[in-house]
Amino acid sequence: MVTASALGFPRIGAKRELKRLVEGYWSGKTDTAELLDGVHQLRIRHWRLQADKGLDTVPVGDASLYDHVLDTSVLFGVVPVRYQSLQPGLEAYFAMARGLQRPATESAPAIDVPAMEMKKWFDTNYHYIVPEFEQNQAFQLADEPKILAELAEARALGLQARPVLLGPVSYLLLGKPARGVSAASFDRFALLPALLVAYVELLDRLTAAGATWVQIDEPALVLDLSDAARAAYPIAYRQLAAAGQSKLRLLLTTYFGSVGNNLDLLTQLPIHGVHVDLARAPEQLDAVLNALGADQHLSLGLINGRNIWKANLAHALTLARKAVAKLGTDRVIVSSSSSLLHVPHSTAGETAMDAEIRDWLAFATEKLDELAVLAKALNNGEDAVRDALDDNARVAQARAASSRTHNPETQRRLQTVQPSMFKRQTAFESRRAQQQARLKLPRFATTTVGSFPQTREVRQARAKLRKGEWTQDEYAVFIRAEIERTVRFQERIGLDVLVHGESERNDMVEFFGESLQGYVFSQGGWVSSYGTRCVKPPIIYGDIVRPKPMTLDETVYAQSLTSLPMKGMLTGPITCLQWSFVRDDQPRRDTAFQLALAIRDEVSDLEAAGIPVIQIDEPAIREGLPLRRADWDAYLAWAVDAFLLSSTGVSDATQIHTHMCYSDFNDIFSAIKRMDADVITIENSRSDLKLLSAFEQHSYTNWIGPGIYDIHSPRVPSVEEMKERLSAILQFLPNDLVWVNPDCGLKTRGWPEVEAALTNLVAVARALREKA
Ligand SMILES: CN1c2c(nc(N)[nH]c2=O)NC[C@@H]1CNc1ccc(C(=O)N[C@@H](CCC(=O)N[C@@H](CCC(=O)N[C@@H](CCC(=O)O)C(=O)O)C(=O)O)C(=O)O)cc1
Ligand SMILES: N[C@@H](CCS)C(=O)O
Ligand SMILES: [Zn+2]
Repeated sequence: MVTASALGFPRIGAKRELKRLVEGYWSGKTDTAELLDGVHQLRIRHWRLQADKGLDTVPVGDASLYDHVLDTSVLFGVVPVRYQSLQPGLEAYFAMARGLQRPATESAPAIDVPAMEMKKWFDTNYHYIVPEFEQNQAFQLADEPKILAELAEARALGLQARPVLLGPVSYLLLGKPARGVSAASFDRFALLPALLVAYVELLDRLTAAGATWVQIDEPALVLDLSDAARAAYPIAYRQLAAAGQSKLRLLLTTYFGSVGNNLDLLTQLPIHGVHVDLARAPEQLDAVLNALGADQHLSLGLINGRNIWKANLAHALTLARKAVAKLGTDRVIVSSSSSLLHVPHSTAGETAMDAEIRDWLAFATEKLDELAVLAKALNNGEDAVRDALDDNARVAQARAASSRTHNPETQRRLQTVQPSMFKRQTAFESRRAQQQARLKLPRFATTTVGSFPQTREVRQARAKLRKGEWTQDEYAVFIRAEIERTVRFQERIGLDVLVHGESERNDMVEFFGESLQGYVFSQGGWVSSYGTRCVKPPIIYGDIVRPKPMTLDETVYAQSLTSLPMKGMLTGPITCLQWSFVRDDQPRRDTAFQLALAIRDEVSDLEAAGIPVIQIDEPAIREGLPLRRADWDAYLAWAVDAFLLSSTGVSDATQIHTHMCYSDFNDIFSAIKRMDADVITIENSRSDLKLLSAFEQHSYTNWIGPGIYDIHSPRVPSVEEMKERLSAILQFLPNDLVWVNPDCGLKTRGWPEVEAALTNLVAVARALREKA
C-alpha cells in the first residue's frame, strides 16, 4: 500500500497559540506547567489533524519551543560554556536563543549573556540558532530527550509516529567553531565519531520506545559538498544503520532541491528509504528510481512545502505512478517536498480573501488533503477520488485562464526598459561629494535601519482599523502622532539621519503587498520566521501595478517635522519577491522586474518631494541565492539588475541606502559592489568579524554601516561593548567610510531598551569623532 505523510507540520498553531504561550512565559504571565501543557495540546492537535486527514504516519519532534536546530544542540549537550552556569532546562534554552540579562539580587549575581548567532535555514525565511562547537566538543545525550517523550505521547494516542531528527552531517555543517576556537584549525568532521555515539544511543532508545522508522533530515545533500562532507556520509550512516539492533529503519530525507551529483553518495548509504524533493526538482525522479537499492523505499516530495498554490494532482500522479510501476506500492510514500513549516496553517479562516484567488490556494492543512487524495488514487484507483481530482483540474484551468493575472500596461512598461535605467548618473566618488555638500553629515554618521518599536498600542490601532472600530482618518491621526514621537525621540537622542519609524507598516513586505495590485494577502497566513516571530507573506498572483504612492505621505510628514535629513524607507524588489509567495506561472525574474518598476516610481516620488535619503532594503538578496553554485551567476545578474532598476532613477545628490541582514557577504561580494548603493547597513553584531574582511579584501569604497547593536535580543549593549565592536570594525574599514547603526530595524524592541541602546550608540560615535 502507498502511504502518505508530511515531513513536518507548522508548529505555530492555527491562531499562533505557540507564540502566545512562549511570549506569555517570557513575560511571566504563563508558568512552566501552563507552557508545557499548552505546547503538548498543540502537538496533539497537529498530529490528530494529520491522522484525521488520512495520513498514515505523523512526524514527531518537528515541533519546538523556539527552533529545531537549537533543540538538536540541547539534545546532544552542545551548550556553549557561557550558558552552562544557568539553570539547565528552559532558562538555559531561552538564553541560548535570545540572550539573558538579569540584575543581581541578594542571593544571585547579575547575569548578562548574549544570544547565539541566528542564520537563515537554507534559502528560506526561517532562522535557526547556529550550533557552536568546541575543538574537542563532547556530545552527551540529554537525560530525558524531548523526542522520546513526544514519541510516547503520539503512540499513546494510537498514532503511527515517525520521529524526525536533523541528520549528523547536516548538523555539523550548520554549526561553527565556538568563540576562541580558530576557524583555520577547526575540523568539524573530527567531531563525527563522538556525535555518532550519541545518535546511536538515541536511535537505540527510540527503537526501544517503539519507533520502527526514523526520519533523518539531511538537507545538506542538495548542496555542493566538500570532499570531507562527502566522506562523512558513509561513515555516519554505516554506524547509524547498526543502531536499534538493526530493527530500526531510517528514512533519509533531502529537500529544497535536487540531490544532483550527491545521488551516487546517497544510494551507497545503508538506509531503508530516501526522500527527494519533486516539487523543486521533478527531473531527478528517473535517476533516483534507477539508483535505488532493491528493498529501499522512496518518499516522493510531490506536494510543495514552500509555496501555497494548489498542486497539479494529475502531474503528481504521473510521477507517483512511475515510482509505483518500478517499486510497487509498498515501497512508495507520498509526501510534502519539505516540512510544511514554511507555509501557513490553513486557508479555512480566509473569508475576506478574494474568493476566486482563494480557490487557487492550499496551505498546510489543505496540502494534507492533497496527500491523502494522491495516496487514495494510487491505492484504490482514481475513481475513488474522482470528485477531488476533477475539482483540482477545474481550479488549474480556471487559474490558467483567469484575466486577473495579466496587466497590459505592466507588460508594456517592461518592454520599454532601457539599459540606462540600470545605472546611476555618475560614479560614487562624485555622488559622495554632492551628497556631503547637501547633507553635511559628521564622520561616523549615525542612523537606524528604519523601524521603531511596534508597541501593543500600534498593533492594536491597526487591529481597530481592521475591525472597523476606527476610521482611516482616526488611524492616520494615530500614526502621525507615532511619527512625531519617533522624530522627536531621534532628535533628542542625537541621531544624524532620521527615519519616520515605519509604525504604519504591519511588516516591511506585507505592507507593500497590500499597497500594490497583483498581490492578495491573508488574514491568518502566519509562517514562523524566528522563535515566536512570524510573518504573513503576501501572495503575488498577477502582474504588479502601483496604483498610487505608498510611502509618500508619512515620509513627507516626518520630514516636515525636522530640519535633519529624513530617510525614506522602501523594501527592495528581491526582498518583496523572496518574502512573498510568488506566482509559479512566470520566471521569478519577471516578477522581480515588475516589482522593481513599482519601487522605482516610489523612489522618484520621494525624491521629487524633497526627501534627500532613500533606503531600499534588500535583506533577502543572499537568501535568494540558489543552493548550487552553478546557478548563482544567473540569479545574481537579474537580482542586482532588479535592485538597480529600482534605485538608479535619482540624481547624484540623492543618497541611496540599502540594508541587508543575516547575509554571508563573502559569497555575493561582487554583486553587492554592483548594487552601487551609496550606503549599505549590514547585520554584523551576532556574527564574527570575518565578513568585514570581505569588504576590505574587495576594496569596497562606498559607505558602510556594520551593525553594532544586536536588535534581536532584549539585551542592551553597553557603551564599552559597542566601542569594542566598532574598534574591531575599524581594523577592517577606513574611518571615513563607516556609519554607526544597529544591525536591523527596532520594531521588536521596547522603547526603554531602544532609548538605552541608542543613547549608548550615539555616545560611541561621538567619542570616535572626537578621537578621529
Ligand atoms: C527583518 N525580518 C523580516 C523577515 N521577513 C519579513 N517578511 N519581514 C521582516 O521584517 N525576515 C527576516 C527578519 C525576521 N524578523 C522579523 C522581525 C519581527 C517580526 C514580527 O515582529 N512579527 C510579528 C508580526 C508582525 C505583524 O504582521 N503584525 C501585524 C499584526 C499584529 C498582531 O498580531 N495583531 C494582533 C492584534 C493586536 C494586539 O492585540 O497585539 C492580532 O492580529 O491578533 C500588525 O502589526 O498589524 C509577530 O508578532 O510575530 C517578524 C520577523
Ligand atoms: N527597514 C526594515 C528593515 C528590516 S530588515 C526595518 O527597519 O525593520
Ligand atoms: Zn534587517
